[in-house]
Amino acid sequence: MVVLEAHELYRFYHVGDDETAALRGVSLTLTPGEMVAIAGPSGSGKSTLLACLTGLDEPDGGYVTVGNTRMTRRPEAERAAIRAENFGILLQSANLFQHLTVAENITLPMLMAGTFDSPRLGGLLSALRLEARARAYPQELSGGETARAGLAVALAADPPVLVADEPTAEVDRQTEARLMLHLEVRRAAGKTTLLATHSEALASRADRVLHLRDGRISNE
Ligand SMILES: Nc1ncnc2c1ncn2[C@@H]1O[C@H](COP(=O)(O)OP(=O)(O)OP(=O)(O)O)[C@@H](O)[C@H]1O
Repeated sequence: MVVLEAHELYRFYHVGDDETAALRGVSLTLTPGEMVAIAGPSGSGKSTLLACLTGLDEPDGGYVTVGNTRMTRRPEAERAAIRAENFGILLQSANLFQHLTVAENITLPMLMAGTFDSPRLGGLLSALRLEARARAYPQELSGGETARAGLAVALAADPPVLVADEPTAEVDRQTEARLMLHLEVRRAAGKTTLLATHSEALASRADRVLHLRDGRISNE
């Protein structure tokens, strides 16, 4: 069974006369319970790939399917619905609503998925050391707290697929260890996780590491 498939993704950016080929024929498949890391130097296309996989960006060629549903080349509203049902997403741009508190931000994806669960909210706040900041607004958080709150939001609805770009870039080792525990629980429950990461510790826990270089996967 395949939860997420990318087939020959291409993405070009144009600035003036310059063309950057950010993705040049990337294909991958993810199965339930898999944890996959994407590694690659800065500019190799990791963020572009994650945005295309989650339907936040449209590839110029190729397509993405989520379960049996094609994500690519659909109106944004349809992509948003597929996204809400299937993905927890933490990209480099923060995923927090500024007018909601930390606890409210975490609650929102659960409400949207119809799975509000108060003990789960408490568990996420505690696992990510945010209990004392539950009533704070995003602009009152430090960089590390913002990163941890973003992770809690991405994990909130216990999504079939978690997609995270550098989830531990701004967290300390203790929080990284707690996140890994969460990821192990997800794996045991058959949930899929895709992470772009520079963390050796995190990549070493993955079932597979895909190496991205100049918009191509070099080992798959
Ligand atoms: N909006 C954009 N307009 C023009 N070029 C872009 C745009 N976004 C990304 N690029 C270019 O596309 C290439 C891939 O960028 P991308 O952000 O996907 O790489 P990355 O591997 O995520 O890098 P990093 O690790 O630094 O975040 C880079 O050469 C980048 O400069």
